[in-house]
Amino acid sequence: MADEKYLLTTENVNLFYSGKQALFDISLYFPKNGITALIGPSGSGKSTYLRALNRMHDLTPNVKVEGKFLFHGVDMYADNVDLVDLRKRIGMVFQQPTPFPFSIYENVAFGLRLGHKVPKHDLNEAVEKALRQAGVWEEVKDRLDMNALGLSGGQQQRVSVARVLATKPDILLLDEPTSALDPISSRVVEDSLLDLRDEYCLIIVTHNMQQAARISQTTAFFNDGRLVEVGKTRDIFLNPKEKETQDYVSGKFG
Ligand SMILES: Nc1ncnc2c1ncn2[C@@H]1O[C@H](COP(=O)(O)OP(=O)(O)OP(=O)(O)O)[C@@H](O)[C@H]1O
Repeated sequence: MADEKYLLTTENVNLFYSGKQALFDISLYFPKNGITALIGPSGSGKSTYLRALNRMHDLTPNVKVEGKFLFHGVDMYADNVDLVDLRKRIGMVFQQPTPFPFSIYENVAFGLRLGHKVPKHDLNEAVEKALRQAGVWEEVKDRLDMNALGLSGGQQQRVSVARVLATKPDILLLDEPTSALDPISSRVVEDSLLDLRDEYCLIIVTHNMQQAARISQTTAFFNDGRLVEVGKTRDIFLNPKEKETQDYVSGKFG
């Protein structure tokens, strides 16, 4: 049951693309901190569900979202919710690093400047803090004026994480954040995520089961738009309750 120990609760979520149902009765709860991995074969609904968590589908015509979404106990889908504010508090990092063609500094400061006039000193502090938290400060501190597009893929992705962190979110949604990176850069990004898990609620869609096993405490397995099983990551991988989960984690399909 949902209660105050959870920062975000979602109950009985159904989602339809032009009338075609893509999510079926999903109920999942997220605590204030820690990493939850959403795993499952291609097309199982992981990204669709993730995008519902910061109302990204509002931007797409013909998508209908049903169910109860409470963030800090408040209905996230109420008409009076300020979407810019919601997306600052529930930030999203995408598969491809998404730096703007500006300096590293401006990339991170971007979200902070939205709708606010922030004193330069505060901005400098916030940019440094976010880059430190994202684990990329030491690599970029002497070249903050450099175009962020000149960084490596892994660095760009950590700058993307910093940009989201700068707005002081409670939740980071990560949609396959390392799938476009080489294995070494992926591990560096994973290490940065691990450093964040005590302070933030992270929800990560990943195809990479080793990654889910390495970094998450909780794993939810999706198949055909349904939540098959959710539990401690160890149990999902080593001792799943459902045969479908067992078959997926042992590589029989997917
Ligand atoms: N914009 C869209 N319009 C219509 N159908 C969509 C749209 N996005 C996703 N779908 C459908 O919804 C279902 C779930 O897709 P989704 O991308 O959420 O799965 P996924 O598990 O994240 O897959 P992948 O791992 O390949 O990204 C699929 O059948 C997909 O074809």
